[in-house]
Amino acid sequence: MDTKKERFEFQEDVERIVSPERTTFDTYLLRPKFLDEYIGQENIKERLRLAIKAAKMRGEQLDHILLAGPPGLGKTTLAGVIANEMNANIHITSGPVLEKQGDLAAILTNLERGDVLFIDEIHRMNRNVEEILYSAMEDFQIDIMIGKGPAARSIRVELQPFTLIGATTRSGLLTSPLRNRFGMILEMSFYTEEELKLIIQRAADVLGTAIEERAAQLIAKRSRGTPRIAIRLLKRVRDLSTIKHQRIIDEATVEEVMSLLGIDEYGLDEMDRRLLRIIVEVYNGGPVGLKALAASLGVTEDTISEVYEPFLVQSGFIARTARGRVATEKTYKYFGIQRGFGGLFDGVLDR
Ligand SMILES: Nc1ncnc2c1ncn2[C@@H]1O[C@H](COP(=O)(O)OP(=O)(O)OP(=O)(O)O)[C@@H](O)[C@H]1O
Repeated sequence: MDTKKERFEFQEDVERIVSPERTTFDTYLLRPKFLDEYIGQENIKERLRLAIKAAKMRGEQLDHILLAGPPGLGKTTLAGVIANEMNANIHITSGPVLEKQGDLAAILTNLERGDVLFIDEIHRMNRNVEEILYSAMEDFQIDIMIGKGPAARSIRVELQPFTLIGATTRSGLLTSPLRNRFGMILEMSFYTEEELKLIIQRAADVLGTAIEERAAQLIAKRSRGTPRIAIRLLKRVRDLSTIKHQRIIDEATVEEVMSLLGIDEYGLDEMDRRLLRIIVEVYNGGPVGLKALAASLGVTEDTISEVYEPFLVQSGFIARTARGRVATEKTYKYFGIQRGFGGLFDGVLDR
């Protein structure tokens, strides 16, 4: 493979069985390849630059890295960047796909010296599969059981030194033996509007679309601090702009698409509004437990806690308390509802 691009594509091809979703060419093009092109997450980039430089100077592989944060913040993208910076091949898989120890063992024994293994949703790995990761991460060896019953025996297989990059929506979801084996735990944060604006402008550039700065700003404001959402919105706006034969995307087109998609000025969509309304109207402002909220909304608890809630908490619409979730003053104002009396928040606020 002579170029990194070819290597990445080749890797995607051979790893298809272990990659639940194939990266489209569009996504590939849009993904930054190096740390300097990766926007935001400054502190994380600084720590990575240092670790990468040191590893290169020692001629060793990087320490294992855990990337934690809500979906769409660019964890997979960052894993690719790290591999590129290390000039290493990346193998991509995910926790739920690895059902048996043999699935993971097959991947581990195929790794070459210095390779990066990326496991998305690493907290959703089977416990017995997870167990073989411990010695793989610590000593670069695994013990595989051969046969069953009294004739079963275990053989030790040496592995090439590699770097594991795990991604999870929350580092607290990992068991402590697994978490302890990561040399770096990097907690990713939501992006600022300014950073998202840059990501949108960069993506528009790559897609060959012109966009007014104020239009990019408007999309950024409604992207919930999340690049994946920003890019998705940009693509929908680009669709309308194409149909309108626009030379450059303007604010009016952004506004039109947002109202079509039901996304308001805070970036909240219909589902967010339903969730907030349930807390305010059905549970009188809360506190309400995750289980009850999930049942009322008809989604899983994980969807609420990993997809909806982080942004609603961060932007001040919901507060997490010891007894459950409560709607904040901002939510009441948002709906233009007067909060009832009765000390809803008495002694429960625990921000
Ligand atoms: N920090 C960043 N700088 C520049 N572009 C970014 C950044 N993070 C994400 N992007 C862009 O946003 C797109 C959408 O992100 P994508 O859905 O690929 O995120 P991801 O890496 O899969 O997120 P995660 O693994 O955290 O769920 C990427 O293809 C990339 O173009």
